[in-house]
Amino acid sequence: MSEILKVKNLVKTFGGLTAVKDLSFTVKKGLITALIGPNGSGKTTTFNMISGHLKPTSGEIYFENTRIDTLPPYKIARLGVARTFQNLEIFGHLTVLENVLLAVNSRLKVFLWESVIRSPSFFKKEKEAREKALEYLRLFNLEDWAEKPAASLPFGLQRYLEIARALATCPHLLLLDEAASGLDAREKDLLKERIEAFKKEGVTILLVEHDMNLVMELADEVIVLDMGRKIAQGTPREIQRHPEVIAVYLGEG
Ligand SMILES: Nc1ncnc2c1ncn2[C@@H]1O[C@H](COP(=O)(O)OP(=O)(O)OP(=O)(O)O)[C@@H](O)[C@H]1O
Repeated sequence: MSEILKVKNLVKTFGGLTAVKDLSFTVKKGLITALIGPNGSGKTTTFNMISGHLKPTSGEIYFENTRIDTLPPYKIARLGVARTFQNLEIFGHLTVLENVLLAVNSRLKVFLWESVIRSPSFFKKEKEAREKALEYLRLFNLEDWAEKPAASLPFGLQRYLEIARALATCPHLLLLDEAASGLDAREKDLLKERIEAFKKEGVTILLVEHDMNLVMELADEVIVLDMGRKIAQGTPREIQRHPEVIAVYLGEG
């Protein structure tokens, strides 16, 4: 199975603190990989380096064989990497639909001059984009909220909106940072169902997750970090039996 993401000897220091220590791993195309570990083990820092929001102190990251650790976030996004954030980053003052339209438009390449002169191609693209955006909202039962400000959505639905927006860029790799955090049991069920559906459609998923039930049910592969180091990588069953992983999680409790 081919690799879509390769992380090589990644290091990130913040002043005197080394948050990520010589981290290497690969993510296989078409699978769901989970990055787990106790609080402060370096998961979000690793995500931020993959999406370009943080520059590594050293090491290399390759996405579909292109080196990306030197690129800014928008170029990495353009290559096909989309992400969500632990602390949601939606545009609260825009409507729910507009949030997703932004992502769709960036893909359909609606040019400014087209919207200024209101050319026939603009109206055609606008209609197409609206229909597409509504399709993404329907995935999470958000269509009735389309014209409401995103900030007015209940928390769980804001999480869904962020995922719908990420998906609207048609990513090859989707990074989900604690997507289940703050969701109730029913919301988690829909999230799980959707993630499984994205996988079937060929999207590779890398998720940071604290909900171990979700990780064990969804993930094909699990990577475990502790204090910035990778201590294990394997199937959920292998990880559950791994002595170092057991020691870390027992120590946490
Ligand atoms: N911008 C920053 N400046 C200084 N230290 C940071 C910064 N970002 C993260 N850290 C530190 O780096 C370490 C790893 O943090 P990180 O957020 O990556 O961990 P995490 O595994 O995602 O934790 P959590 O599960 O709590 O979200 C922590 O000690 C954190 O305090």
